[in-house]
Amino acid sequence: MGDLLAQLGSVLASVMFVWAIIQQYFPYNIRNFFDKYSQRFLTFFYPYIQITFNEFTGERFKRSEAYSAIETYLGTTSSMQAKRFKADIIKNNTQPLALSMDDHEEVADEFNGVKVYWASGKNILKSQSFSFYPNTDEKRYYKLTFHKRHRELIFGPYLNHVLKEGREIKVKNRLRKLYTNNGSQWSHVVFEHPASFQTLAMDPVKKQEIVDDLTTFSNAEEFYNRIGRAWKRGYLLYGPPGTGKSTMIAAMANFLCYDIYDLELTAVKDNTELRRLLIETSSKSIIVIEDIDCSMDLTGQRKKDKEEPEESDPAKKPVKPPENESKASKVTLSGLLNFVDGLWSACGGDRLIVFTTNHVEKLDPALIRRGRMDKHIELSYCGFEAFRVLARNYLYLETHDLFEKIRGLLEETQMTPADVAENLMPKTSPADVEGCLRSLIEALENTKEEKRIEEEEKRKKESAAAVTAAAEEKDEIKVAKLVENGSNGSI
Ligand SMILES: Nc1ncnc2c1ncn2[C@@H]1O[C@H](COP(=O)(O)OP(=O)(O)OP(=O)(O)O)[C@@H](O)[C@H]1O
Repeated sequence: MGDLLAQLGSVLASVMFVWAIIQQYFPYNIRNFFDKYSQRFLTFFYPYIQITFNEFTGERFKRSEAYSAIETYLGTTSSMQAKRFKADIIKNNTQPLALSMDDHEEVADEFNGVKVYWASGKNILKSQSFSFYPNTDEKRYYKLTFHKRHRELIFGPYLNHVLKEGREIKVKNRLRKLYTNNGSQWSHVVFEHPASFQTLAMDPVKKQEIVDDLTTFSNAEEFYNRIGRAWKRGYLLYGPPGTGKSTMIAAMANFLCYDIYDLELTAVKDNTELRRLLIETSSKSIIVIEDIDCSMDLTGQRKKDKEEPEESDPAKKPVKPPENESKASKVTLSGLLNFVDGLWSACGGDRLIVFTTNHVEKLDPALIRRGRMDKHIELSYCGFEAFRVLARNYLYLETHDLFEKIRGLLEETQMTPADVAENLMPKTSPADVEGCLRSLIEALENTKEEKRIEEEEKRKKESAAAVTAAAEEKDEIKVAKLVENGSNGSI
């Protein structure tokens, strides 16, 4: 055995010596020729193609997006095959750990009946920089191997599928963030609102329509590319306070796994600052402007936009704002329109822009026209179906004898889901279901009574006004008669 090893060693040493001589003394052209034809010779007998995805490409410290997506994709695909994994905490509610294949593992994957092989590896390079400590650079990579007859399928649909799935899993696993702006700076906290479409109380048909719309939008990258439009969608949520506009935004973010950028428009100095904030938002996010009618004087602002005085006309020079107004937001309607659908709004990936308002009638039609705000959603007073969702959420209740009475009262009165929810909130443990329902009935009857009194007052006022008007009308008739008499020459 010892002899055999010694012989093998000397053969290897000879081969390396000959190779070193070739490297040293053979001209570059001959070496190149030799390399080229030896590769061709090998390819002839080796029908597989290999693609390497390095962890770092180009800029040394920028991690390759493709590598990262493949890592995530293989984390799920390899979970049934690989024996060694790397794990990382992702602090996600649904899944606490993200797994990825450890170095030097190999797994198979199948796509449209075609088998491919993925291997993970790493090269260890001695660091070039001087250091007192032994230093090494690790360069990780994934290698994909497949038969050359599947070249088209793998280069096109398969790799697209891997990257898309990888990115989607990554988005689902990440901690979502809630951003808000302090002037032109975004700061964020972890977004942990538990709202979902399941817990959102509203008409089920309308709700399903919104869920379908969001699903279609989030999968429509190719469609938006094909029709040449930026991949974004505007939602206008309107309705009285307490009908669930903010809750719906939270449900949307949880459903799509998007971040939320809650834009405080009044803290934005001007249009330039608004544009900067927009550029800094990431893809897969919802940009929200709540109570848009309170954030800026849209009608007044618009007038100002149109009537901007000519600088050359000294008489029309803008008056310097008073000291206390100089810090007020100078965002204009045209700035906001640019924000929604100007050139800058198309930078980055998919985004939802959501405006909420309690007074839709106050908004400038230009701001909410279709194309800008693609979907107008009215969140309204609590109907019976919405009540059933709340009863399920708050009291685990599917049906009850008192439901019919509540249905009748909800049809006759206007109560917001927030108020209904408040009455259904259990005050004891275990919950006194009937007590909660009766408390709701009482609140509904009170609201009904208040409404009746209010309407009666209104009716009384209207009839008093009609009497006064009639009296005035009588005078007018008298005056008209006098005038008529005058024209006839009697005065
Ligand atoms: N449709 C709903 N479904 C479930 N809960 C709701 C709904 N509407 C309101 N609520 C409850 O009422 C509270 C207030 O609702 P929310 O803040 O979403 O209303 P809003 O319409 O945004 O009000 P505002 O216009 O005052 O901002 C929420 O915390 C939620 O618990």
